Amino acid sequence: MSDADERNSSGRKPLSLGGRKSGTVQQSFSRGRSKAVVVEKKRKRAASGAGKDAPAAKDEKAAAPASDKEKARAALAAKAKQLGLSEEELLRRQKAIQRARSEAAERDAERKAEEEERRQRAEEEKRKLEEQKAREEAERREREEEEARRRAEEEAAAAEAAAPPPDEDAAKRARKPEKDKERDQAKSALEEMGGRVKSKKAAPEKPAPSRTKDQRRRQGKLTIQNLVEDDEDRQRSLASMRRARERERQRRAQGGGDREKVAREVVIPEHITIQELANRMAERAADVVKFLMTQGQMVRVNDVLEADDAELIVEEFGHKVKRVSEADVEEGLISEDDAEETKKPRPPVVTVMGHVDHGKTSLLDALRATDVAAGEAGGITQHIGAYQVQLKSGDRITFLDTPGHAAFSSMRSRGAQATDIVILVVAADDGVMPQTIEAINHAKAAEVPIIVAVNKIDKPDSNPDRVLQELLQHEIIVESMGGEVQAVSVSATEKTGLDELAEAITLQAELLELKANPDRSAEGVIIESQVDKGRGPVATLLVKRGTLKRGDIVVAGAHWGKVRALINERGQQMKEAGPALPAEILGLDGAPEPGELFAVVENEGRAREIVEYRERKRRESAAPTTGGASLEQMMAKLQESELQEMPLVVKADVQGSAEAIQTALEKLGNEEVRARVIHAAPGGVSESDVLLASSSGAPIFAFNVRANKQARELAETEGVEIRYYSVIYDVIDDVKATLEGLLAPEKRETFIGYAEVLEVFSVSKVGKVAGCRVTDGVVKRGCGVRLLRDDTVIHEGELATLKRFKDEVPEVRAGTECGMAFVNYQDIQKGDQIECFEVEEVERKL
Ligand SMILES: Nc1nc2c(ncn2[C@@H]2O[C@H](COP(=O)(O)OP(=O)(O)OP(=O)(O)O)[C@@H](O)[C@H]2O)c(=O)[nH]1
Repeated sequence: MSDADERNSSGRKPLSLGGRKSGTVQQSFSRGRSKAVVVEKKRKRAASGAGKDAPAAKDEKAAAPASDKEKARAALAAKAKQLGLSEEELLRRQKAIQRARSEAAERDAERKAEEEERRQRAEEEKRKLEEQKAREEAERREREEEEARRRAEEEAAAAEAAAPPPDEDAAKRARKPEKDKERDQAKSALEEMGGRVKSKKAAPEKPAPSRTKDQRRRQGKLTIQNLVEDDEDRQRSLASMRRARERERQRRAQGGGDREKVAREVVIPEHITIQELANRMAERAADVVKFLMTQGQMVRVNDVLEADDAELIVEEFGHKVKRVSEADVEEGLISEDDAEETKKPRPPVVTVMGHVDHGKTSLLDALRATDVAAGEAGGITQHIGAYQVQLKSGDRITFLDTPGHAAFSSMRSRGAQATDIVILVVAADDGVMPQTIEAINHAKAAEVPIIVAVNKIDKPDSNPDRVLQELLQHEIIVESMGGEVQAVSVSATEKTGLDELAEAITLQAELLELKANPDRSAEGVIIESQVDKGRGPVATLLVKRGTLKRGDIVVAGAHWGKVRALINERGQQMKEAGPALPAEILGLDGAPEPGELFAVVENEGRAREIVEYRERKRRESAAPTTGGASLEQMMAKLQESELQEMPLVVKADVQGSAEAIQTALEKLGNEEVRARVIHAAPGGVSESDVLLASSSGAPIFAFNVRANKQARELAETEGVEIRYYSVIYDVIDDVKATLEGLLAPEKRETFIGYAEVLEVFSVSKVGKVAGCRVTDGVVKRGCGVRLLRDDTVIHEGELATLKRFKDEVPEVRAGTECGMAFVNYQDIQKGDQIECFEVEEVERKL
């Protein structure tokens, strides 16, 4: 019992529970002890798994179907117990194992199917490959046969042509490393032609098929050999292409009929970049660079060439050269005057000038019927403006609102005379003042007609007549005083006399017959310009002829741009602006100087060309472009143009000295030359004076006054000479000397001797030589001569040779014989008289 208990405690008890299927074995031990051991037969079955047990279970089922289920469960329970698992767990595991097994079986089947498929595919490919190989092999063989046949035919033909016995040739050829087949072909051909061919060496059949077999084997593979062979073919064709290209290039380089066909006329300015030159020749810039390199010049495409170098290159490339001066880019920019029939009447352009506070702005405002002055600080005009006013009559007048006279002259000094009529505003209560005179002089220098507007006549202390009287002193003779200048009394504040003034303007305009061609590209002048923060460069311009349209490409001074917008003085957009119509334009690349001319060009390229040229010019010479106004320049100009008036600007410390100098200077001169004082006034030299002087090409004579800094700087840039004096006589002497310098020097003739022609000889290379005797005075080499025959002058010229015996001598005195020959004159006769004289140039005095 104790053992049984032990067993129970050791967990073996369950084995005894299934007693029905187990047997008990009695075991005998030593010393009489025995033990009964339960032998569990089922255990084995349970361990072998459910599947294996199934037939047994079936048997059992068949035998005892009722107990089958029970048995299975019991077995399961036993098994579960054995594994230490619950029945359900065991069941689940068994199921999982079963599932895993079936999945493994499935995978196995799939793998097998795939393998089978792959094998089939490989076989298929192999078959195809073999087929292809066979095909290629067949083609190759065909080609080879063809080739061999061709060669054989060629060789046969050659053999026939050559006398040596054909068999020898054939043998030689046979030794050449040619393909056996080919050789065979050749031989058979020779045989056919009766040649002897050694049968021993005839066509060993074996190597060929073996090689083809070998090749066939290799052909399918991508071997290096294959690649190299393929590449060789390709390289050969590339090389031949390259050779062909090279040949073509050489043919071109050698130049032939083709080159002539593309020879171009290449326009060469003074400077040109290599790129641009190449473009103009329609050649590659690289070729030009290469050419220059062969000439030892290391250059880049953007380098600039001189015209001479460019010319050489153009010729070298076989083109024709057309040299143009750089200045040619400007050609046609500002064109000549238009044909009279194309012109149509245009409104006058009027500038209002006058002394400070005499009412210029007020008058302009009154004429515009607007109120700009009220908005302006102190009522002083702050800017140059330009606008057009339509009068009640329908006539239009364009007003230039310039801040003083400087702008007027500055425009003129740039060659842009925009103003047709000057309105000289004189305050009736103030009379003619220094700036009034200045204005008169500016207008006169510009040769612009003046209309006097006597302003402020509403003022109680106004005296218009006094104004007119004062004007007389400045050669402004109004109509009421028998002159031609119109004068109108106005009041800008009361708005009286405005119609009369407008009428006077239109009348003057009619007299001037102002016309312009509106149907052409626009040209004109810049009135003012500025760089606006928001809008960029803004320029006010006045169209002088043509019509400016939006989108036009404009060049103005050193700037250019496409007109983005055209705006009138009221800020309204315009589509176009015709003659005498001012407009504000947007789109320029900078702010051009007031007074610069503008013109519309055909394209951006032209615009750039001009602007670049101007910029270059400006850099090259800091010297003024206006021609300058120094005494020297003026003299040169006067001598050139035979202009015999010397313009002057005089500034003096007081009115008295200014007048004195003016009178003294104007008294100088004679019928040939004279000084013309265009402006004489008291006060320092101002910018306005400099501009006036510059526009008239006159030097400034400053008496006891100095130029301010701005005026000095302006004079420097404009090239105006300012001479400073403190003694009136020095001024007069200088001007006198200048005028005397302008006078043509007097030629004085002095007779120095006479000679008589005794004999005339003909000397080779010299011509006729007169053998003479000097009868009177002296004859000098190179002196002037007159040939007198019967007391009549038949020739006047120069002595070419003067000889004593065989020697050239400087002079021959009276009573001596000598040989004389004339310059370019041969008709000398015996008995002629020769009058000798010297010419002396004597400077003339005033
Ligand atoms: N009584 C009267 N005063 C006038 C008349 N015209 C102008 N004024 C006054 O004169 C002063 C100067 O006028 P402006 O029109 O500014 O003179 P301005 O010539 O343009 O002056 P600047 O721009 O400084 O050269 C202003 O106070 C005007 O009111 C006029 O016809 N009668």
